[in-house]
Amino acid sequence: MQSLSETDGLIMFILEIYLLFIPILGRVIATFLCSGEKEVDLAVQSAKAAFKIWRKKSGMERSRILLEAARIIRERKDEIATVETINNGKSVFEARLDIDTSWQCLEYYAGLAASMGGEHVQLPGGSFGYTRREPLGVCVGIGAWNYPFQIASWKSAPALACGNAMVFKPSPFTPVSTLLLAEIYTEAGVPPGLFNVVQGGAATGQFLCQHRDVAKVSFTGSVPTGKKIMELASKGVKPVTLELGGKSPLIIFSDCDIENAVRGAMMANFLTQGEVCCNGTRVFVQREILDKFTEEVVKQTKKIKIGDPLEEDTRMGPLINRSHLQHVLGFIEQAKNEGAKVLCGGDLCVPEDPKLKDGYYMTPCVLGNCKDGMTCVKEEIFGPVMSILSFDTEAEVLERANDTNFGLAAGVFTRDIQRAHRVVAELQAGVCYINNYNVSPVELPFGGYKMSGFGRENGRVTIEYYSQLKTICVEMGDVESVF
Ligand SMILES: NC(=O)c1ccc[n+]([C@@H]2O[C@H](COP(=O)([O-])OP(=O)(O)OC[C@H]3O[C@@H](n4cnc5c(N)ncnc54)[C@H](O)[C@@H]3O)[C@@H](O)[C@H]2O)c1
Ligand SMILES: O=CCc1c[nH]cn1
Repeated sequence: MQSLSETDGLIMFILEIYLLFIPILGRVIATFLCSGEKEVDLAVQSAKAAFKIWRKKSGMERSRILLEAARIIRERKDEIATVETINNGKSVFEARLDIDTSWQCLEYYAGLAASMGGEHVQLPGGSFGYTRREPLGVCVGIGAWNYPFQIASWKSAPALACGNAMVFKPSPFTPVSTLLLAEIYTEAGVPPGLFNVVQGGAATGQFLCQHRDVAKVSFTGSVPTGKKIMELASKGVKPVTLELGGKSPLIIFSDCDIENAVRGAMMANFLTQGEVCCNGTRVFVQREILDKFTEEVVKQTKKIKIGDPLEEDTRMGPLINRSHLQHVLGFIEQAKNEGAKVLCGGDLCVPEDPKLKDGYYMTPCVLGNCKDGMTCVKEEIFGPVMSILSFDTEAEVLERANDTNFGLAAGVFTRDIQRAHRVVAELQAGVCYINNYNVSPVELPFGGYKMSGFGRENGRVTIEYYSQLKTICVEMGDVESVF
């Protein structure tokens, strides 16, 4: 909850006060002031000063500092994961996995930092040209609340490896853990101000996007906000990376290993309380195995332990806040009204522990009898709600899977290797999984097609999104003027 609307859109100096609720207890644990235009400018100016030092360092020097930051994250993993759990509500078990992919991302880009280079091209008469890969300057990162530390790491690691500075704004719902990342970069030896954190909501984000000294904006969040960011950035002709929402299909063919497919569907729907952009929430199951698959998925979903996410064996904590919980429950009501059948869950949950009574808990839900036109099948719910649909043929399911404006991810379960590759080649999605779901190795690019965004995070290609190419043309002879 917050004191002013996230979408108020005031373009003027304002100071909002946010109340920081923790999802586990549904209680305020802190208040903080948002960065206004002045604070945003201070952050950008200090990043700009740090950039002047950082850009001069060699790739090896930058690499060493990123490796040291990765080492500190590893060393402080349990502490950071605990903060993330308090921040977001996800189970501490999962939060530790997020922290792992965070330090792995820093290590990965540390490994690439020293090998970024251009090419040398021979031209007639002994002349030649060469290219230099140069940083962009001060980059802005704006994050969503579902993976706060990981999103900040996935953006800052390639940005810093390429020689940029970054000013990062986390979601006002999860402002805390990103501060630990800033502390760690400083301890590892980056110049002061190279990675700055500003706090706030829509207004703070807007100040960042329209600041004249900002060279690039990398955004993770919803489609409506992504459109606004693109519009703001276009005024300054700033490049943007947009990592937006999804409504991804997961296709289960009858020849699959059914136990693996069930595990895959659980991974595709219930991590982080279902608040995951790439979730495979439209689960298409071939009719021959529909009953068997559904029965097993329902059985496994009922077993998920909900409760205090700081306990080791909890696998589902509270949703991010009360209004989001109501929003998700609203989708389930609407699904029932539209003819879907609740096969399990979908209710408010009050854990036995009395201290959790005001937290934002619900039981994970499986919806059966879903049809393509239903709201629960068309819209991103961003909660623990799986919709099961049946299909008969490969051609039919491909048509239906692609019939969406989103295109973030997709999955296929089958033992037929030719079918698997044929199907993923036709799926309109930036990330496709064969016989697994929701694994995100940092070596592989991550990002969407269609309205799920553009640009990529992770993988070698992301270097191109945080750098620019300079061409130098060298004449070895005399100038041949046409005049
Ligand atoms: N593709 C991905 O990698 C990815 C990852 C995580 C989440 N998401 C998506 O994020 C959404 C959930 O996150 P959310 O509710 O935090 O999204 P959101 O769009 O409401 O907010 C995201 C961030 O943008 C800021 N913001 C809001 N309005 C702004 C404006 N006008 N100008 C600048 N900044 C502004 C917010 O304060 C927040 O930091 C879901 O749609 C989810 O799919 C995508
Ligand atoms: O929520 C979507 C997946 C993800 C995790 N970290 C960044 N994106």
